[in-house]
Amino acid sequence: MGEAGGVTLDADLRLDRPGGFRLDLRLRVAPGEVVTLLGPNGAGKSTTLRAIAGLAPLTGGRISMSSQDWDVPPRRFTPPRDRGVGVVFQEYRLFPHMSVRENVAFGLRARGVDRHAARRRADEWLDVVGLRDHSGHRPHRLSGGQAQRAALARALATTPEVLLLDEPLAALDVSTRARVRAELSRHLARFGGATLLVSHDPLDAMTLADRLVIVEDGREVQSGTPVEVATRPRTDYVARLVGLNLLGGNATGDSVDLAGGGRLVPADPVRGPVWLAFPPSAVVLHATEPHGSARNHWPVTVTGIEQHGNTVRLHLEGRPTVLADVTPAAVAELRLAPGTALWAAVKATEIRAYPAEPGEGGMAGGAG
Ligand SMILES: Nc1ncnc2c1ncn2[C@@H]1O[C@H](COP(=O)(O)OP(=O)(O)OP(=O)(O)O)[C@@H](O)[C@H]1O
Repeated sequence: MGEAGGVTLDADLRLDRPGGFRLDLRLRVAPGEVVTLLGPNGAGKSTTLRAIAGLAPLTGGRISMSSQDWDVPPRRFTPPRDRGVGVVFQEYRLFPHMSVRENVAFGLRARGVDRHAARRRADEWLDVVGLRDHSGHRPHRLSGGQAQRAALARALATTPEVLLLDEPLAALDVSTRARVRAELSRHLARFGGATLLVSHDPLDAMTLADRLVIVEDGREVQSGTPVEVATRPRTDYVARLVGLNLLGGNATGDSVDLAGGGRLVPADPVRGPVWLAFPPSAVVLHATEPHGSARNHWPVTVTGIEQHGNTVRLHLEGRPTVLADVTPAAVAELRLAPGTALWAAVKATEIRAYPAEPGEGGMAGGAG
């Protein structure tokens, strides 16, 4: 189900909004690839999704799916219902007066699938997302995580070539978010089409994306794998936003053996393959080996120093290699320079740990 392989989304998006905003963005998303658009408020992320869905016509450029043109102004415009696009909107926008099953069947019915077949397909998708028991319920009876799954099932039921997700986890509370993120990641891995996801949460972006495209003021400022972008930020916004140490490893007992070497202990109990994430600001530096309660400390060497606004970002090589944000005062106090040997420490409570899917080890090693 949901296989749509072989089709690449190729978009050269030019869109002028009244009021002066201009989108000018080139995007290619391969089948099976998850691209996350990351950017500040007003950067043009939602406009990008709306343009691809056919909800905001381009003023220039082109949107093509393989050989088929969807939008080539002023020559051609394919209306939304004729594009192979599934959309999961922010807040999910489930129809409140319909049952969960009717919601999932809606896109199929709109495309002319008969009632019986649409219900059957909807039920199959509700099985996939684990909501079969809720198929007769109205959406208001669903939890946030369940509503997210229903919206995903609704989008995938039409077998789209392109899946668009606008802040798919933003409506969830922190405790549900990690679980739903892992579920979503699993569903996206199975989806054979092109996925374009919008987020301004670095953790969602880093963990769900194969590739990040950072957008500021309607333009791409940087793109690359999450690790590439995190380790080599090219703007202050990117540095602040995606500045996240992300380390893959395997949990045994209460500690995690990191794929790139070294060992860390998160506060949360974990088992098996995991990701550990913590911001560079959580890394504390010591001139000599710290004693006391800090379980996570290890020797590092400064290999890079970059000023970003009021903070200084350090590249610290060790086991693990991490990024640390410190104040200019700390740089002076510790006499930091490339080659300086130090001790890095991170509190267990600063480390977010969450299960990794088997085979995700490609990103392991994190900031390196
Ligand atoms: N219908 C519209 N008409 C005119 N201008 C619009 C319209 N929709 C959005 N804009 C403008 O286009 C720009 C990009 O908005 P967009 O919603 O795409 O940004 P975004 O990156 O999704 O931001 P956010 O993270 O806040 O959702 C903004 O300056 C916005 O004010």
